[in-house]
Amino acid sequence: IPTYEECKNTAAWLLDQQPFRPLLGIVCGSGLGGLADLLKDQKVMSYSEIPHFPQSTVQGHAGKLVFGSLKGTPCVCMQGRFHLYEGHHIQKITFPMKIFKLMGVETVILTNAAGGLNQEYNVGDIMIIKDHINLPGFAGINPLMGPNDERFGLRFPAMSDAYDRELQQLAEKVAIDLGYKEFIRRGVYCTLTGPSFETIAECRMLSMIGADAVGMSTVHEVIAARHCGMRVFAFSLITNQAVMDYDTDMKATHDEVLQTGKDRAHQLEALVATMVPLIKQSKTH
Ligand SMILES: O=P(O)(O)O[C@H]1O[C@H](CO)[C@@H](O)[C@H]1O
Ligand SMILES: Nc1nc2[nH]cnc2c(=O)[nH]1
Repeated sequence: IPTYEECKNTAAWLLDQQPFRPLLGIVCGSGLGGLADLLKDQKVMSYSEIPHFPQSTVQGHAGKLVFGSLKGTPCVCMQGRFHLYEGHHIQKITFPMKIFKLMGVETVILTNAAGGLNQEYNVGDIMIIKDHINLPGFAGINPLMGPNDERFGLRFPAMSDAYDRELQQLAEKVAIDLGYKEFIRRGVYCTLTGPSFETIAECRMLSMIGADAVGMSTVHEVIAARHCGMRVFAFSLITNQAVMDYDTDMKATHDEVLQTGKDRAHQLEALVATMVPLIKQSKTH
């Protein structure tokens, strides 16, 4: 478990290596690493060279931290995130959020690939996350378990306002302006630990409890980001349809997940590139 001092060291080391003082952090979901290409004047670092940083082990997650400028906003982008099923400690999964905070990041945009549970959703839809269900949290898996470090945040942070409503509205407006009305959605994301995909009965249950999409990430990062006071915006790319019926041969595969990411890369990049300059930061740059 990284200590506060280790977090400080990593943040200081990163600021030392490159000229950017990022105000915005981006996390790329499976197959969505192309978002990093939006950054100009890039300075790229491999996770393996960054002190205390975990390594990426999943296909579609390059394992690089990219600094750069997006239409004038200094950004840091994680090309590759960490998942519980890789065997990382939950506080290693959220470690980069603390590093973002200590480097001065104010707003985080998280993306993921997810299975669509809502029957009205199609593969390729972009779902603005309005809320989440931390299902592993019901069984005692929460990134804030253990001693609380007040330097990051409160012992008991609220999560009813986890997903910034202004940013949700902004994203929806931008999406409509870009002509994405047919495939932009707003819904609830549920995380499971994975790595096995859901059974049919599990998908039916998740749909009944109010989830619109299911994945294996994001929620723990969001909890940590909110704990230390960063604004959060997140969206899911619906990369596959969750299987809800017994009379079909359909099944989830990581290949389909990556392929849908490729097919929608252009629209996702346009959405983020258009949104970012419209996000107000409290600091000037
Ligand atoms: O959530 P991201 O990192 O986008 O990845 C999603 O895609 C992978 C499964 O195909 C899982 O890792 C799931 O969490
Ligand atoms: N748990 C889960 N994660 C995903 N990531 C992409 N698609 C899926 C899915 O159907 N289920």
